Amino acid sequence: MFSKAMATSVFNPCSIITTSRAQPKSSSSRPSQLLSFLHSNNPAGPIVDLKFSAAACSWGCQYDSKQSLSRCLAANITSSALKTAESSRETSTLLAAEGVSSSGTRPTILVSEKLGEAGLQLLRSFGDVDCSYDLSPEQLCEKISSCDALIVRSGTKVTRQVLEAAKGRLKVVGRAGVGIDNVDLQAATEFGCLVVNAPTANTVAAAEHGIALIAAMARNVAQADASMKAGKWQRSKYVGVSLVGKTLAVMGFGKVGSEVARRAKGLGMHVIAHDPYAPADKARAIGVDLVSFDQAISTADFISLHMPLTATTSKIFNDDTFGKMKKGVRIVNVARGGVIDEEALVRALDSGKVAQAALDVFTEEPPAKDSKLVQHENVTVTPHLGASTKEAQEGVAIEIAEAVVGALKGELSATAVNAPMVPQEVMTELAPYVVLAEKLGRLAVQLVAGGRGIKSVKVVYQSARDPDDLDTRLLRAMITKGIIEPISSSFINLVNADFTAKEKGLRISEERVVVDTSPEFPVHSIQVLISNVDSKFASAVSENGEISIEGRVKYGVPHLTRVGSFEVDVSLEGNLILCRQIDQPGMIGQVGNILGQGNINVSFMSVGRTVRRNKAIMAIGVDEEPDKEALRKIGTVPAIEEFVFLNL
Ligand SMILES: NC(=O)c1ccc[n+]([C@@H]2O[C@H](COP(=O)([O-])OP(=O)(O)OC[C@H]3O[C@@H](n4cnc5c(N)ncnc54)[C@H](O)[C@@H]3O)[C@@H](O)[C@H]2O)c1
Ligand SMILES: O=C(O)[C@H](O)COP(=O)(O)O
Repeated sequence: MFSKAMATSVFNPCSIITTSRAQPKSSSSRPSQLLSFLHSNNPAGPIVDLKFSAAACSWGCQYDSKQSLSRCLAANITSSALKTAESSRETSTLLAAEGVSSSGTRPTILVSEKLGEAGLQLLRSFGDVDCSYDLSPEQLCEKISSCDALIVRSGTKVTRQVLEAAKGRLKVVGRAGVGIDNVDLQAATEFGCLVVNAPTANTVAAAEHGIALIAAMARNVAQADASMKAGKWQRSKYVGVSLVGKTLAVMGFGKVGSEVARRAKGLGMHVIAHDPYAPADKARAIGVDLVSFDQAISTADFISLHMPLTATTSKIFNDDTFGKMKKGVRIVNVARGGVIDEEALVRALDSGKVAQAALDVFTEEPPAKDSKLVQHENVTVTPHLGASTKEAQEGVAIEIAEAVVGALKGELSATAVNAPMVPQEVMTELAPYVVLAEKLGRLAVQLVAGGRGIKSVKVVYQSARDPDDLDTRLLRAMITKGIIEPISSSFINLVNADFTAKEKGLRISEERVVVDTSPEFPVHSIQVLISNVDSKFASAVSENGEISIEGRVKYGVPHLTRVGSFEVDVSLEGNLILCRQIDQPGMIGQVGNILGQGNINVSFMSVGRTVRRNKAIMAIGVDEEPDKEALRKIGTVPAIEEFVFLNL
């Protein structure tokens, strides 16, 4: 029956499941009766008025749908209304590009450590920049609630307390450098705060520093310098070792590690590397053998550390691993102090197992003045200078300023650390579907009768495209947002959507069905199904017992096209009244009259039925929220069997 095999992949082991299948040409495209009472602000195109909610953002702007889409990624937004406000849109788009909202406020960007001038200039052109260095943790917590962005280097600890103290306003943390071990990523994700870093601009600087330390250590440069400055001339004391022909083990063959390897090869060293995730061909291209951890540390004369500090790498160099090394090994660390058990290193130095160490980074920075490690005569130290060249600092400052400004504009930075990467072209293409996805989520959750929590949501995407060509992460995030936000105080964006769903015990499964429609459009329809719940509107429940609604984008505008087993066609804007009634003449007039008496403007109306003169569903788009009296009167129309008011 299906032309493609079912494929299942797991995005998130706990809450997200995706499947895909192909489907024969759908017979469900029978047009419903469309009775369109077109209203003057019927949207003509995909222009969306998006406003930040007060909790998450202090400035709001109007954007076209492309911008609105990217906004949802980094900030808390609601696609509250569709409209064609051409003139105000132009003005506000312009303002947004400069970081100024229509209300005249600019984002506040706190820079808590020294940043290159070029980066600061870029930031100042977009927002109000507060350079406050050396803040205590308390001072940082105090300041942060009035900031939209925070830029740090390795000296500022962005803890859960800091993120909590931000009270939802902080949208992005920019790490002006590579290592993000000083940022509580889990907490940032929970609070929907994007974390971006500047991963490339200091690579060469760090690699050069690594090489400098290897050479300086091998030739006792620092010790000899100190000795001479103390008035001594100790030529025999500082006889060094040569590098040529020695084996260097590069531990962590990423950006810095591979640059160190390249340079060490130039010095005539034999280079091996250990990195469980590095591609072998990349190593081969530089003439480096990838080996196991034990093989690397047991055969090397020099060991240079270039892995990130993570739960796995914390103190990975300890008594046990030092024990496996060659006697007289030399160790260089320009990665993170925490990957070494520093007390174990002191023991290894004292015993002579490790002949020398050269360290740029420390578990505590700065280390204690009486640190045995720092004071050890066989240890060369620098105060975390790996990234500290003029060139690298300018580069890092520009790289992070661009990423932070982009994030504040709502663009997804290519260097986002805690959000999935969605390429710009995908974002642009999915723009109107993002609005549809959120509206369907909002609508579906309002159809659930109280009392039982929602545990399981299934989303079915019909598309003419191959399932691999459809990136649904954005759509899933927006459906999650639509479902969760109306019933909780959480705000959802691409950063925290999956996390929040999981935290709330909401399992979202996805299915992609290949249909025979135009592949020009990425999605033909989106169906949202909620199982194991009762509905306020029994007609929304499908034959399978699930609340089921389906929508499509038509001419750039999201439409509701199916409720339960009834086809409807109503533009998703403003508010919606769904009525199930006996299919007979005069129904539209009766309900229309009641709404008219209540001064409620009808924007769209659509009737869908399964069998003629049997049951029908009337979907009525209304601009205003009907008062209790109008709703009561609708309930008294004899042919109306049930109805529900839904706020979109
Ligand atoms: N001293 C400084 O000023 C300075 C400057 C830049 C970078 N750094 C640090 O250097 C390190 C490397 O930076 P990068 O830009 O090369 O990062 P990177 O992400 O490009 O490379 C890190 C590599 O480590 C590997 N890795 C992860 N776990 C590993 C493990 N258990 N064993 C071996 N390899 C493992 C990864 O696969 C990756 O290839 C980071 O810790 C960074 O913070 C320090
Ligand atoms: O991870 C990094 O990029 C380096 O450790 C640089 O840190 P810094 O910005 O504090 O110099």
